Amino acid sequence: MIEFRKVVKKYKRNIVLTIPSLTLKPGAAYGVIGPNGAGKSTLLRLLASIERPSKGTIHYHGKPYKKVVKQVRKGIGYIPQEIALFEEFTVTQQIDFWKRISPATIDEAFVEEMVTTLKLHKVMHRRVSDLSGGWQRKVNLCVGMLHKPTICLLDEPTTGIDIAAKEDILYWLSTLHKQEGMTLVYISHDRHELTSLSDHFIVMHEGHILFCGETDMFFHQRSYLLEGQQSTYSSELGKILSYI
Ligand SMILES: Nc1ncnc2c1ncn2[C@@H]1O[C@H](COP(=O)(O)OP(=O)(O)OP(=O)(O)O)[C@@H](O)[C@H]1O
Repeated sequence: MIEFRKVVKKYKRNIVLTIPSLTLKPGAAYGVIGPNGAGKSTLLRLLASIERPSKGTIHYHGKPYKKVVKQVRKGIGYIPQEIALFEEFTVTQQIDFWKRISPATIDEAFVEEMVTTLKLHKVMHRRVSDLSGGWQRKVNLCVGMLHKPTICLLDEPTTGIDIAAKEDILYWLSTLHKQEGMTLVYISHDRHELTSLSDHFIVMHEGHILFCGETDMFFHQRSYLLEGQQSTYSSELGKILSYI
């Protein structure tokens, strides 16, 4: 379980995120939605412990992140939006490198299943720089999950890729969630992806969480959120809420 307690994130003097309280339940799949600049990626970077709150604390199974950094790094996988790979390495070299520096013992059967499900066998001997964006995204996902995390944070994992690659990624994430009970927190702007994978939504706007709860509850409360939208929120958010 992860808990935010009175968290504020500032860049210089600008407050970009204010989260008085937030609890992420183990085994849930959270789709994070909101307009550009709402704070979605910042939320994921804080969860991944890549960045620290300016105020407040984040707790991992009841303990502050800074006291359990190793457990956090072992338990959490973070797949950034940017491709974070060595371009000159082949896919095999890439995977071997990240396995060697992994903070956790590698479960080879898990890695093999991931490589197979993502169909990476087809490109194992090719250099990353020679792969299309879709393949690079799959490899990016694979290296971020090599240590078999229990919580996976994904920043727009399927943006800009073709339908076949997207379906492979969704199938893999859905398998992990349903069969292994992996907690997912992922940012997406894709309705199909959000409705097929999420059992919870986090709705963000201007650095605040407007809603965090089960998807059924979201659809039940959407009209109230939309009423609020007319008076206070931007129309951009209104469009996003109606689109899901
Ligand atoms: N490193 C940084 N330094 C300064 N400001 C930042 C930094 N990172 C993010 N911000 C600001 O924080 C706010 C939230 O940004 P963030 O990237 O988290 O939003 P987002 O919801 O993920 O947006 P998008 O959908 O466009 O990716 C924005 O105003 C952004 O300009």
